[in-house]
Amino acid sequence: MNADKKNEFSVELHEKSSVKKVIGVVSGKGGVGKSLVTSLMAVIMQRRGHQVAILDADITGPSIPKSFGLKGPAGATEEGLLPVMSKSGIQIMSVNLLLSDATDPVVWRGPIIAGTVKQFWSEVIWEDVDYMFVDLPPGTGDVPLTVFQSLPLDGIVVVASPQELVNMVVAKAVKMAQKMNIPILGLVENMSYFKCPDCGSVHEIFGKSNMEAVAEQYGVPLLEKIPVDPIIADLCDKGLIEMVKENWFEEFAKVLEK
Ligand SMILES: Nc1ncnc2c1ncn2[C@@H]1O[C@H](COP(=O)(O)OP(=O)(O)OP(=O)(O)O)[C@@H](O)[C@H]1O
Repeated sequence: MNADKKNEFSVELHEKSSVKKVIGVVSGKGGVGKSLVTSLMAVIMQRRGHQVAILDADITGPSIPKSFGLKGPAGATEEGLLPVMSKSGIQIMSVNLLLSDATDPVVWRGPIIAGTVKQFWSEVIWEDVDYMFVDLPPGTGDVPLTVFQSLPLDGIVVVASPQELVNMVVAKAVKMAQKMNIPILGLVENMSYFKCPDCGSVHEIFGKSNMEAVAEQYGVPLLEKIPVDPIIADLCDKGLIEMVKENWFEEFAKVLEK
């Protein structure tokens, strides 16, 4: 861990792990596609030849294993937990890979949940990871705060949908990140529009986007606008997100590589 990112809450990475860059993915509320964005970013970095990992810090609503079609249990050695490998080789750790039944609810209190996220950092053996994406729970509660304080985040990406009060969501994320000295790498608008597969016309079904204006207001780039696409929903449902045809976040990938 970089010395400059350490603070009194920092937890050490497992001694056998190596993680070069850590990017958090946050949203103001649930269901806006934060896990989808996390998955798509991991997929593009993997396609570009990097070693990639996803730490699913959304302990009570984990959806990463499902979109990659992964089931537990994750392996373990005496030294630590082993992430589960996706079909294309992305290392993934999620509470759903540790439960004996993925439909079991996680009925834990905040400190236990926050402790689990820390363990995913310190007790999982992450092998030679170039880019780790952390799927945070929505909002600015206990667990996002733990991740912000305990993990050496290089930056965060904020995901919102057009029907949200985007300005407020982004303002909260920007202020939280500023308090913690973590750069905001950019904004993503998910469910931005629907493109008719027959005639190609574009419909902003959740209302007109003001994401460009918000991005400009806060001086952060708008990384991508992702449409509502039944194919995306289907791929997530079937655990085949790695088969997504489009190279979403390719331009962002190039920026990250620099
Ligand atoms: N652009 C999209 N087109 C079609 N379906 C989408 C799109 N984005 C997300 N979905 C679907 O919406 C559901 C919620 O997405 P996702 O799990 O990524 O949201 P989330 O913000 O991570 O939610 P939570 O934080 O509550 O877990 C999923 O079933 C996903 O497949």
